[in-house]
Amino acid sequence: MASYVERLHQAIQKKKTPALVGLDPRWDQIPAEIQNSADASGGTCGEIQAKAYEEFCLRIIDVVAPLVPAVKPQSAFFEACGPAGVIALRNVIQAARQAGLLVVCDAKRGDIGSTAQAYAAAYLAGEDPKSAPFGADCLTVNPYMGVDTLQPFVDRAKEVEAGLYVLVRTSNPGAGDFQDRETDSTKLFENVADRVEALSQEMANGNDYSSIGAVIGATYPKELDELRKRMPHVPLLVPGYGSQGGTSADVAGAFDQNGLGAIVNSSRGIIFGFQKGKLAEEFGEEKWEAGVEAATRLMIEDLAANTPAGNL
Ligand SMILES: O=C(O)c1cc(=O)[nH]c(=O)n1[C@@H]1O[C@H](COP(=O)(O)O)[C@@H](O)[C@H]1O
Repeated sequence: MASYVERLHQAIQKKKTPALVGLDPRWDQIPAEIQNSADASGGTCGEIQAKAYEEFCLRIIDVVAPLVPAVKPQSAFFEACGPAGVIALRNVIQAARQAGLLVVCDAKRGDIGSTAQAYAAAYLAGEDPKSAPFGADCLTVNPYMGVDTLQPFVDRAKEVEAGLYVLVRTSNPGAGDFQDRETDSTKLFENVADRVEALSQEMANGNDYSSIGAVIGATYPKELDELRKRMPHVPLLVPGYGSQGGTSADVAGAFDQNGLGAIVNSSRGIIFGFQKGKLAEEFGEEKWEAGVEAATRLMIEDLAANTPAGNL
């Protein structure tokens, strides 16, 4: 059985890109064709939206599966549809895995140990998608309740060869409110980084990287460069590229010289790329799938041209 990070790096090397497509469906932006067919099938508002989100995401998966190593469904949009949305999320995860993609489920979980254990069992399946109800390869987790709350996720990740991305330095404008607080000249997020590195190093067992990763926003390139050095065994998930303003130059410091060690997420910029600028003119809603493909290829080319991902 291969570990999450081994499977991830194999997939990155096969697809020759660290681009990660975020599946963040939003009703107002879903193509009318999909909205209408979901509407026609009836049901509650949540059921109709869930149906549309599932179809939209499955069609995106068909487009991006040959191009990228992984997708990141954002649980919040599915949860907002109620129970039908939760089933749609499960279906999207399973479809992505069947299409050969690795799946990072973005649910940012974290709680006292015994509760965290239940979250870990719900999401983390590792190599066998059937070994957990949601069946993801990997989960985003929030460590700010304390290291003990991470342990059940780490234990589960070890048991089923799954992965974690622990929030260290997030991409939002208010990231510094708490994360930048200093004690003994160490910022809170640096403290968290050190704890994540320690967990990761232990799990790496002599290998370059372990399956315990960290989230660092592309919107803080200086911190990203510093954290890459501070957490040498930690694979990174870098959100904030594209719609939040992060560029390929900003994320260049996330990689090792072989172009490994990080994946870069773009959600709106890819899945709704057909609604903006040149892609809107060239593709528009009528050819939205071709627009999604073009947006994905542009990101792949940008990362290859301006970061060590070009060495893949
Ligand atoms: O864990 C994440 O993925 C995440 C962490 C973070 O610090 N910032 C961040 O934007 N994200 C997620 O990454 C995605 C970014 O979406 P776009 O801004 O549309 O590319 C959303 O699903 C966010 O919830």
